[in-house]
Amino acid sequence: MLDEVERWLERRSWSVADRSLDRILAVKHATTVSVVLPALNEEATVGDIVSVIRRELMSDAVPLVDELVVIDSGSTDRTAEVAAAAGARVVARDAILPRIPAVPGKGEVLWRSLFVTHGDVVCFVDADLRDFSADFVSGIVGPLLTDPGVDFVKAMYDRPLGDAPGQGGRVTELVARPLLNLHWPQLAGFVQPLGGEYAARRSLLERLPFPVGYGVELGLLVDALHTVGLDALAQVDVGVRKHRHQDGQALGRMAAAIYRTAQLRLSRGHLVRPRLTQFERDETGEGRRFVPRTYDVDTEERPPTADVAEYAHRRVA
Ligand SMILES: O=c1ccn([C@@H]2O[C@H](COP(=O)(O)OP(=O)(O)O)[C@@H](O)[C@H]2O)c(=O)[nH]1
Ligand SMILES: O=C(O)[C@@H](COP(=O)(O)O)O[C@H]1O[C@H](CO)[C@@H](O)[C@H](O)[C@H]1O
Repeated sequence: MLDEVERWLERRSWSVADRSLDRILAVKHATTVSVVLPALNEEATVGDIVSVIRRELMSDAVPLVDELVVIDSGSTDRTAEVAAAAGARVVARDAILPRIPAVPGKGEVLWRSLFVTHGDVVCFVDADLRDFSADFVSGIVGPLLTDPGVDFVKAMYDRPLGDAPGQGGRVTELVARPLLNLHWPQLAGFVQPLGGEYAARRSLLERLPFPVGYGVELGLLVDALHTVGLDALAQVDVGVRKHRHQDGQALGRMAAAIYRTAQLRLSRGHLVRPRLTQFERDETGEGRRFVPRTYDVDTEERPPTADVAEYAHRRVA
């Protein structure tokens, strides 16, 4: 593991117990928090999750969450009714930004959620979780309220596969973790890089592309690294995560989407942040300090002229 990651684990890897609700609320002030649940046919679990968040984090005593939104991804069961009855605002995916027709996929839903929420902090929680604890939300939102230098926080947890301890997160262990360790070793410290519970500043999320399918977690994590740097990323241990498991064929399709998302970023090279900061000494100030100047690095490229229709008809001077 890189020394940088060793240090990161010392500085940016916490437990939910490290920040009491009182401490988090004491520094929340005017910062607003939105919780988003992407939901496709989750009638069996979405209601309990919404109820727990409403009861424990949206009360007069603990006003941590300002808005709780379930984005219905085209469910054919009673997801929308159950979520609304439990106290969530429910928005149909296809009602958001209809100018751009929606495509199937989790990332599509998360991307659209940004258009119908308003929190300075946005917290994503899967809607298929069982034995859900409010710690999942307070744990990952907490650092974003107490640590101004943190912009993106992932939950980490044990992931049983049914009764088999630690056997969950199959695509994480077989695809995502190897990919990240080989190509983005700075992210090797993330225990659950694909976990569906994560929170981030809206000011970061609105600058990132969202892969429309299951590549969204890997894409956001890699792009967050390149946009704000490792020290602005963090993770919080919130215990054990139990959720509905898809079959191997479905996870194969998920793996393909995740690999594609990685390959797309690798094909761009590692340059995602076209900025250049130079320094010049400020001779005017008494401290004669160095002043940073940051410039955009143009990354646009024109296509080969042979590919431009007009090229074939050019006039030879
Ligand atoms: O097209 C989709 C796919 C998934 N989801 C939701 O995204 C979350 C995570 O999806 P899933 O449980 O299928 O992923 P897994 O946890 O099995 O990897 C769940 O709340 C799904 O209902 C969604 O809203 N739209
Ligand atoms: O981590 C994983 O390997 C997959 C599958 O988990 P399981 O093997 O069913 O426990 O689950 C995650 O991956 C998806 C893709 O990033 C996320 O969207 C899910 O929220 C997350 O549960």
